Amino acid sequence: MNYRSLRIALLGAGSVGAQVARLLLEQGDELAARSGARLELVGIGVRDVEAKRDVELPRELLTDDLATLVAGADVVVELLGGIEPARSLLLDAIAAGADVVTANKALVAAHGPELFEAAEAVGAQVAYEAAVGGAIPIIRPLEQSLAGDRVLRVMGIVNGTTNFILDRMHTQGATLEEALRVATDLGYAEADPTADVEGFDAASKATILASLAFHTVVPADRVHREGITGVSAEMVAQAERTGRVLKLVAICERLGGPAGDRVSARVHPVSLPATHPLAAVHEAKNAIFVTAEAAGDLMFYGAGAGGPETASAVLGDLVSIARRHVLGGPGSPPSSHANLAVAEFGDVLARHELALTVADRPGVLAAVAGLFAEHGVSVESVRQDARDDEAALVLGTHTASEARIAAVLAALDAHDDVERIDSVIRLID
Ligand SMILES: NC(=O)c1ccc[n+]([C@@H]2O[C@H](COP(=O)([O-])OP(=O)(O)OC[C@H]3O[C@@H](n4cnc5c(N)ncnc54)[C@H](O)[C@@H]3O)[C@@H](O)[C@H]2O)c1
Ligand SMILES: N[C@@H](CCO)C(=O)O
Ligand code: NA
Repeated sequence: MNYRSLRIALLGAGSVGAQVARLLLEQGDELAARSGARLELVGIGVRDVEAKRDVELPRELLTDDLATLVAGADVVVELLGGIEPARSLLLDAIAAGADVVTANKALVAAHGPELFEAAEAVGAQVAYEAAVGGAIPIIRPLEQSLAGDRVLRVMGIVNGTTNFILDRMHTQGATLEEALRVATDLGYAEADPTADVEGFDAASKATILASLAFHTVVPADRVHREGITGVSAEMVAQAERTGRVLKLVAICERLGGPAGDRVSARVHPVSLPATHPLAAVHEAKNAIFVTAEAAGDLMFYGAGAGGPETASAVLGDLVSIARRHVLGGPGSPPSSHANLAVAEFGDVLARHELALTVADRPGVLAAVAGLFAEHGVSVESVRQDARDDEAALVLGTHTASEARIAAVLAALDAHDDVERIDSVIRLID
């Protein structure tokens, strides 16, 4: 069959890029039949054309002149990572009328509106299914399938590397460093794994999810972010003693308020009951719950990271772009018509569990409980273990605002009988 041809320029031949190249070359006929256009890989932009690679790629396709490669393409697939030169290359591609596909959540989170506006101006498409949840279809469901519903909440595990690390800390007693090394070898971690362990990657994904779910631009710097570097072996053991599991989650929700709805997006570790569905998400898998007004609860689960897995989402975007080329019609930049206010983190409500080491003297428990009462935080449970002249206290709170909890923590920190705050973790039922 004679298909029209689309010139595909691929930027980057790392974990994901090499797999995209392999699939385009191996499955050309099938992809053409599915999309109605031949996806012709015209070049692969790399740093060093002579470098040794795990996946063998045709030498004649490799080039280190990314700008020239972009200039001659109908579709540019960006799998370099980082902000520059990815941003400029994609803006150049769009300005020249090309559609673009990217897996780069850091870029979409920081410069999405700029890319979408540029694309809208020329009727081009920006597709980024791989940027959140790797292989899991989540961007298109939020953008299209749920376009007729009102999303209330999106919560999930969106970083494979940190899930892999926490899972190994629980199941194998591994340290963060050991587990990170394995995750990096498996191609899950970012080029700079600080992006994973400090929660930046999950925060970028939370920005994207919240923006799509609530039709609102949620700036990346308004996402509260805590990574997993503060999660100790003792916190893991403590969670296990009470039948719980620690996970890093992203939570995006619609909050009410006197001046109308607001949105909140945040990333932090939580403690979940071992029976919670997210507790069963192991290794580098991701899972995202979406709660919408009419649809109720939906759950999306699958491979959140990995070269071939992520390449699947990139190829899906390519096929959908090719179909539009065949059928015609405008691109569809995400909507930001609702433009809701972003809530202050202090207004967010959560239950907390605090582990403290206090002096083992009469009246200390009452004094500590008094600090919670003073700041309007109600204590739900208290456990105490004596150790020599110290006592270990674990206090669970009822739901309270983050601002009140922060005030309690400051007061505990300043109190003479509190030796130290060993850990603070938010609880999910
Ligand atoms: N690995 C995953 O599981 C995964 C999953 C989802 C999304 N992503 C995203 O996909 C993108 C690529 O990730 P990856 O894991 O393949 O990364 P990677 O580090 O394995 O590959 C990136 C490649 O791009 C090359 N590169 C970077 N800057 C370049 C430049 N200026 N010129 C030429 N080459 C350049 C690097 O040399 C490297 O080979 C990132 O945005 C990442 O966040 C990765
Ligand atoms: N480093 C990311 C890749 C997938 O986006 C992760 O571990 O989830
Ligand atoms: Na995805």
